[in-house]
Amino acid sequence: MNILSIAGSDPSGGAGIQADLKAIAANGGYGMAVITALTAQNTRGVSGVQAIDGDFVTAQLETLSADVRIDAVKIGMLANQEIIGAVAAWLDTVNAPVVLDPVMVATSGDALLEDAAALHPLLARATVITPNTAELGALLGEAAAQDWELVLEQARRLASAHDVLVLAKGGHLAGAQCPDALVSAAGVLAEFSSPRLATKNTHGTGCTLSSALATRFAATGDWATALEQAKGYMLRAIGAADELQVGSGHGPVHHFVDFFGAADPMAAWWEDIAPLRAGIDELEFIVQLADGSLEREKFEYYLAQDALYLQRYAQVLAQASALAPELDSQRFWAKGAGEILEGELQLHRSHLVEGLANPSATTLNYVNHLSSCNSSYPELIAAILPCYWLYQDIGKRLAAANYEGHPYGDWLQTYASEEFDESTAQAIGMVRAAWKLADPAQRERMRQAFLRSSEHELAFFAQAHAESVEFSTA
Ligand SMILES: Nc1ncnc2c1ncn2[C@@H]1O[C@H](COP(=O)(O)OP(=O)(O)O)[C@@H](O)[C@H]1O
Ligand SMILES: Cc1ncc(COP(=O)(O)O)c(N)n1
Repeated sequence: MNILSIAGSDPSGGAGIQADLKAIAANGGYGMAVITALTAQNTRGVSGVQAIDGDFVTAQLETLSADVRIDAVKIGMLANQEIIGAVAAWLDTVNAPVVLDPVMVATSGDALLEDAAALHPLLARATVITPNTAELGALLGEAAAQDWELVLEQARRLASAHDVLVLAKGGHLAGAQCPDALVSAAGVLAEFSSPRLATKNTHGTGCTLSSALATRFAATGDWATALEQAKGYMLRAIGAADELQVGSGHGPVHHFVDFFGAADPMAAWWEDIAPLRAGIDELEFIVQLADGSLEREKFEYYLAQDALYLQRYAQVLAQASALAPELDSQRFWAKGAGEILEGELQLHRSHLVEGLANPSATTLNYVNHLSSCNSSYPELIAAILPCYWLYQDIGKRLAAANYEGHPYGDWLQTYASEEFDESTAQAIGMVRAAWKLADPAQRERMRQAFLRSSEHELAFFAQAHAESVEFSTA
């Protein structure tokens, strides 16, 4: 998909043409650029603007469109009326969806357009306009809205006045959420919200979002889908912004987060628990379970504790579903809870004389640890993860140890399930996604929750033999 950005240059690379080309590429498009203005700019502000002659903007546009198919256009900084006129006239000659980001001021507060009203002739030629709250107010000749209801109301009026779609953006409002909504004259068509991330590095967010939106629309042909994808990308790029060290003011977002973001934290966590994993493998209980020499009584003790554990674990998964920020994760954790209540516990009961046991101190310690994390979604799912991941890992070796006539053969069999592999991969993915959005203190709490649960897993497997275990992960 060939995506054209018509915008100004930001030498610091975080906004304008430079941001657009990065965002287009990161979203799978082929980026092209017609420059409307040079700015002298860094992360602290804009110290000069030199607009390109309108005629030369036209020359760039016509030369390009004479040769290249253009699948979508994104428009950013236009600087003055002459350039707006040149772009408007050229748009009449092309047939491509147009995302217009009505850039008026930089994040630093510097003016990038002489007069808001000058944009009016261009509005009806756009397919989607993406004003922030200040720009939305300015386009209507009103004050910037301070609450989301008024933003939506203003967006609807702007959409109606110019017969376009308006992407209303709540990034500048107060509150824990950053909602964005696609609004037509008839009202809200789609709305996506994300958590507000604590970072000052938001230089170029508007340029980046509008470029991602144009690119995703060219690929999908659907504005709501394009917005959902662009918003997800935006959140990841803002989430990784602090990994970059560019300038001392408002730094850029990490456009290539999906390609060159920090090393996978999940791999590091897995390494952190290497001693615990080795410890589990060496437990008498696991060794005997694998070779079949495990006493029936010890197996039943383990099963009884596991059943008691799983009842509480299902409640913890249901709680994770209740806390989860969006539909996919809500569904995933609720499904996990349901499967335990219907399937796993059934299997335990078939091996057990029911109602025999009370939870041991080891079992209680583990479930209490899980419960202690249950007011924070990221920490709770980090605490939940070892039960998936360690079981899947040990399960592979246990299933491989199975043989004809193994006394615990049907039990070992249950470990060799592709569905469980898939669920484990999904659980890891959900924890990774939550980690990306967490601040450093929360990330450390997540890691600790994961480590503690891994220790409880070791103690849990050890308890039937009352083996003493030493914890060594920091
Ligand atoms: N701190 C933040 N955390 C998460 N998303 C943000 C944050 N700041 C801006 N965004 C998102 O970045 C996008 C650009 O929005 P906004 O900042 O309102 O526009 P502009 O850059 O044009 O002023 C929106 O999707 C907005 O929700
Ligand atoms: C050349 C240029 N174009 C646009 C912006 C707006 O930046 P933001 O996306 O932060 O509003 C900018 N600072 N510089």
